[in-house]
Amino acid sequence: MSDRAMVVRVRQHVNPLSQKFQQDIPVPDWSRIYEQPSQPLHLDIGCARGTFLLEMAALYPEQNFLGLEIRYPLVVAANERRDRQQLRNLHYLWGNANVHLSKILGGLPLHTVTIQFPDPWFKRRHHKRRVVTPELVATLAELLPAGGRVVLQSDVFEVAESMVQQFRAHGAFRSTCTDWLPQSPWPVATEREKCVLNKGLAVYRWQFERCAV
Ligand SMILES: C[S@@+](CC[C@H](N)C(=O)[O-])C[C@H]1O[C@@H](n2cnc3c(N)ncnc32)[C@H](O)[C@@H]1O
Repeated sequence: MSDRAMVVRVRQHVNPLSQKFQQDIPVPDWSRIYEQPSQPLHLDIGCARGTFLLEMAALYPEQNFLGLEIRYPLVVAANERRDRQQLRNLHYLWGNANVHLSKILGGLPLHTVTIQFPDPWFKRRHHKRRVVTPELVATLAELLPAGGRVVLQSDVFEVAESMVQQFRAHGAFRSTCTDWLPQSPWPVATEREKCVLNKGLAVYRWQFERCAV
């Protein structure tokens, strides 16, 4: 079946604070997932259908890629696409970035984290559902080694600014840029990014590096 025919219909947003997304999740045996588990890992938080990582994994076989997504049907469909392309350096996992990161990443050589076009949750009373929180930043500071990278992107200025402020507020991260990046650091655009760029809208991007302790 073609990828076009495999379009998976899912709810547009889910509430990451709801009880069902706090439960424990099974974490795979990474040595059975990745052909070379010791390769540096790029984690994409909120990968949706996973197209960005599918293309990145084919371009960079010397890295491993992990897409974390809270909407289960998208994860199943993304892993099916990965299997059809026979990529052994890519996996998609169902989980909540605000709950499961430490459990998922224990033992994996995390090097790069992308948080791209996260759900904006515009209403003030919903801001607490946004994926970037001080706790998420602190968890990433623990999991990333010195020199590890965090790339943030959003088309919503307020969301981009809030993400940048939270990473800036944590002493473990330093900006590698002094202004919004004019271009993506990646040769591949995300699904949302393509949509935004096609409409001629702006994208706000920033990059951080994990400092040495
Ligand atoms: C607007 S989409 C952007 C998808 C993709 N990064 C892109 O740029 O095209 C945000 C994604 O993050 C997922 N998401 C939201 N909160 C999450 C959480 N706490 N943990 C994991 N994924 C989450 C959503 O289900 C959604 O697929």
